[in-house]
Amino acid sequence: SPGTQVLGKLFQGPTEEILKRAYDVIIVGAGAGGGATASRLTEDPRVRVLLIEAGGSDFMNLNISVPARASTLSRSRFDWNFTTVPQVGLDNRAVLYPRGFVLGGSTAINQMVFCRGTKDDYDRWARLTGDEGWSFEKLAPFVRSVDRMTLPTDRHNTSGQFDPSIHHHVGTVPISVAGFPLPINSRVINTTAQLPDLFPFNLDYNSGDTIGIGWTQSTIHDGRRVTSATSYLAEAWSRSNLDIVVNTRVTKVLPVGYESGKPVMRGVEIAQTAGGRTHTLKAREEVVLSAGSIKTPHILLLSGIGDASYLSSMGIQPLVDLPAVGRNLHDHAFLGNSWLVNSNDTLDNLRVNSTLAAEALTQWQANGTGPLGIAGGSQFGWLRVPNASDFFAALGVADPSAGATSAHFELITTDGFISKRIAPPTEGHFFSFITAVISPTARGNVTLNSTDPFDAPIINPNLLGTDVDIAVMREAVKAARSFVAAPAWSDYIISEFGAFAEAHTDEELDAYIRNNTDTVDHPVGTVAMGKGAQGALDSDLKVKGTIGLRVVDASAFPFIPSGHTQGPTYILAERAAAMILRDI
Ligand SMILES: Cc1cc2nc3c(=O)[nH]c(=O)nc-3n(C[C@H](O)[C@H](O)[C@H](O)COP(=O)(O)OP(=O)(O)OC[C@H]3O[C@@H](n4cnc5c(N)ncnc54)[C@H](O)[C@@H]3O)c2cc1C
Repeated sequence: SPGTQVLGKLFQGPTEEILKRAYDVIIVGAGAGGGATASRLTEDPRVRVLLIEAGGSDFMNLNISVPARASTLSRSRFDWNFTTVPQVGLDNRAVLYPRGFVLGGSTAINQMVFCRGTKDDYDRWARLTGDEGWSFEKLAPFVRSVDRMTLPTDRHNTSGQFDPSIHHHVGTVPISVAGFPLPINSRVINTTAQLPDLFPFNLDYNSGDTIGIGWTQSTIHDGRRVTSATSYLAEAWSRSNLDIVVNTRVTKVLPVGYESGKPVMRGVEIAQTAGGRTHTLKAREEVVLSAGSIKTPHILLLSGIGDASYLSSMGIQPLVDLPAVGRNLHDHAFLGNSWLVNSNDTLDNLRVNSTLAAEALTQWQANGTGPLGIAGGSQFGWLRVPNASDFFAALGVADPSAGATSAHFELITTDGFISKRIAPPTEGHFFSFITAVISPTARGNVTLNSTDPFDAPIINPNLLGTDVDIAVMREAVKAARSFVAAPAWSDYIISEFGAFAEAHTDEELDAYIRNNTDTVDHPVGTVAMGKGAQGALDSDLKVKGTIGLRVVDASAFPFIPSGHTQGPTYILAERAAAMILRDI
């Protein structure tokens, strides 16, 4: 029957108990933002919280826990299975747009890279919102609450791989550098010594300054993936003031009255199936939307909060005219570039040799060690285009990065073949660089397909949608080529592989880029904080024109951080929880 309680305060559906109980705060979505907020709020035993998750509770599934299996999670039952509209910048190709659909949200299906974000990223948020509290300096206590550096799974000596002085031992999310050595690691580090002007070594990109090449820190602990469910929610699991209900979607937020002419949005409508039975729940204090950058604006639009004339044209009665809802969608663009290498010892072996893969699984199951306990590479880098001001002036724009500590593009090493566009070859050994545009200028949107909440919205991240973004991707590919031209690679790299090998002139490069680029899966900004009409949220994350409704997820970012987005979402949620506890 629906609503069987399986474990602690975890409910498989909306039971009578849930429907009857009074909650101070109802949180929608158990991903990075929702999981962290639920955990911090329930540290105060007086605050009773209900966390509602659309996906299931199988967050300890083997494919989720084994880091090397991350790429199997897109298009699985743990994914919302969204697709974008055809992308003009990608030769009108539509691309898959994975989002986590399980306790932990996208932290349960992501690639586990952990970035805090840069000083300039947060200082730009502070300037834009007029709230110093978002500056890098003021956020420091919240950053401290998030991550905790732990020993790598193989317990190797990590000196020179991160800066211990900027890491703390109190955070909720354990992170580590890779716990399995790759033969390419020394070549990457040697390159930073051989070409220090182009590729300086950065001891720790989580210092607030990402620029340079260094060792990746990941949300992996003892070889297992760490999610918001295994970290934040695990800490809160036994608290009697937290209930979690899964397999349940919030279809709308509802007004429960009006105060000072504003709707008091403390109601939520829930359902388990399209056209199925709906229920209404009411929070005593606040509803917090943490459904992520695609579903949070979707829920708001369905609730009548958005551009009033657009909503009317869709047959939805506008409740609050807030044109910023659903706009400003932006994301990092992803391109896999591979080289054939002079080695038979790469992670490609795990893909093509089932005996080896089975042995690796046995090893991982014994103690989390071995190649399954890491993601595809152990090092990466964050770089600015050379002579940035001239480069962007020639394109007619201001530098789109937040400042000198923020990158324009990223290079991610991979010890094997990588592409989101073409199937991996059945033979050969590879080294790859993922090149990514990190401070994009293109903006897209999330709009409605229909008024059925079980229909996916229309998603347009506008990947490589401007000349600037494609020019930056071109620079990234050129930088990747310069990197492997260092002496460190002379006995290793054999040749570029596939269409990459044919792309030399800028025109050829652009064609190759447009035909092969995809998403890094970092959508943000669709219900952004900001002043005036640009912002859907005040700087305290409250939805403008409403009472009792906040957004705590990556949709609140006014600008994408020049790093991966789970860390900044946790950091935002830490501050949000402090604000909510102050206000209720
Ligand atoms: C494939 C992939 C790879 C990535 N790789 C990295 C990486 O390596 N490093 C990194 O830092 N970031 C990475 N990210 C991004 C990162 O995981 C996200 O930025 C982060 O999880 C965003 O947190 P969020 O709270 O905004 O949304 P999410 O974590 O997506 O959480 C939203 C939650 O809300 C639930 N939900 C949605 N709608 C409803 C509804 N109507 N009712 C109830 N519940 C609902 C969802 O099921 C989900 O659980 C990746 C993401 C993906 C998908």
